[in-house]
Amino acid sequence: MTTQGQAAAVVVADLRKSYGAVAAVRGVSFTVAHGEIFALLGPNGAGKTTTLEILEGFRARDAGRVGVLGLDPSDPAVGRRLRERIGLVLQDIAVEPYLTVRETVARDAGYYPSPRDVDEVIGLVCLAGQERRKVRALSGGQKRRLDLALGLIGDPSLLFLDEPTTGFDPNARRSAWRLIRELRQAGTTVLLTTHSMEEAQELADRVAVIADGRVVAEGTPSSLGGRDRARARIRFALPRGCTTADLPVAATAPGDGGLVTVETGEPTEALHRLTGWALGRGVALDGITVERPSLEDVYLRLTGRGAPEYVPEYVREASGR
Ligand SMILES: Nc1ncnc2c1ncn2[C@@H]1O[C@H](COP(=O)(O)OP(=O)(O)OP(=O)(O)O)[C@@H](O)[C@H]1O
Repeated sequence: MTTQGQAAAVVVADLRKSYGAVAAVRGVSFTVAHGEIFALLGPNGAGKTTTLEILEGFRARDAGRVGVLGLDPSDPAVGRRLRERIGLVLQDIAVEPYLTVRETVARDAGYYPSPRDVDEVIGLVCLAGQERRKVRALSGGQKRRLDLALGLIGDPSLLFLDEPTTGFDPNARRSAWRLIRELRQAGTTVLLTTHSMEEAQELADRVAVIADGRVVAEGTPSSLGGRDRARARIRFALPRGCTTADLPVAATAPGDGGLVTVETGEPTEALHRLTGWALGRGVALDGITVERPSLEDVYLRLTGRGAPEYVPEYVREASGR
């Protein structure tokens, strides 16, 4: 995905914002290309929502440059023009509890010059059949789907989603992901925040990790923080009667769960040697796995909350770490 030939959908350059003594955003820069799904990741309080609110025109920045569909959201002269072209799914959306689902979506449709069809949008967010229910009678996840409907009803070319699937059950979450991908397919640009690494991995073309008001890493989910270049770890149980000295490749002593680890930049070759050795001896490499750091491992390292050593999920579970 490139921005060549056309301005990016979102440009943020050295953005700064403080609340009194709290420096919430301390020089954030990133760009989002047209038609791209871009995810902001980061711990609670990192500055993601503040950044989104500035882009949406709800909050004034202290310094830096911001462009949203080529417009400056802080310019009062562009406010309405911009709002007609963007869709918002915020963390807390004030909806009227005594309106029905259909009334709520139809009312918002009236705010836009060329809205999408109300029933089509209700169907897209899997609320078909719930049109006549009052908002106050919806479950938390259903309300969140209504929020998504309100983000879509104006047929936006840019959609801001602040933790869009929090509270969704697994089926609703997968439908929402499908829908967001379909929107991208139709040319919509999506800028979202999420705490779900699975969501970022599934949806995002690129991610930026924000910590303490700064971007600490940016890239595709599969290459973030050098993930794609990280050494692989092969783990297995040492065959009975064997020591690590017998193995054809260097391995650590058995650790948690009794597994040995081979760390290698050439997993294909190491596996070939290991399995050839095992077959030659007529022994099995029980529980063998090959892993590279997950997006969550990298995220935890980048945000300073992870274990210093990369420990795969199943080993953490087995050892209670
Ligand atoms: N209206 C406000 N007044 C004062 N401080 C605020 C305000 N809004 C946010 N902050 C502070 O700014 C910092 C960044 O908050 P922000 O909501 O942007 O983080 P976030 O990354 O979106 O967090 P979360 O993942 O919890 O939603 C935090 O320290 C927060 O306490």
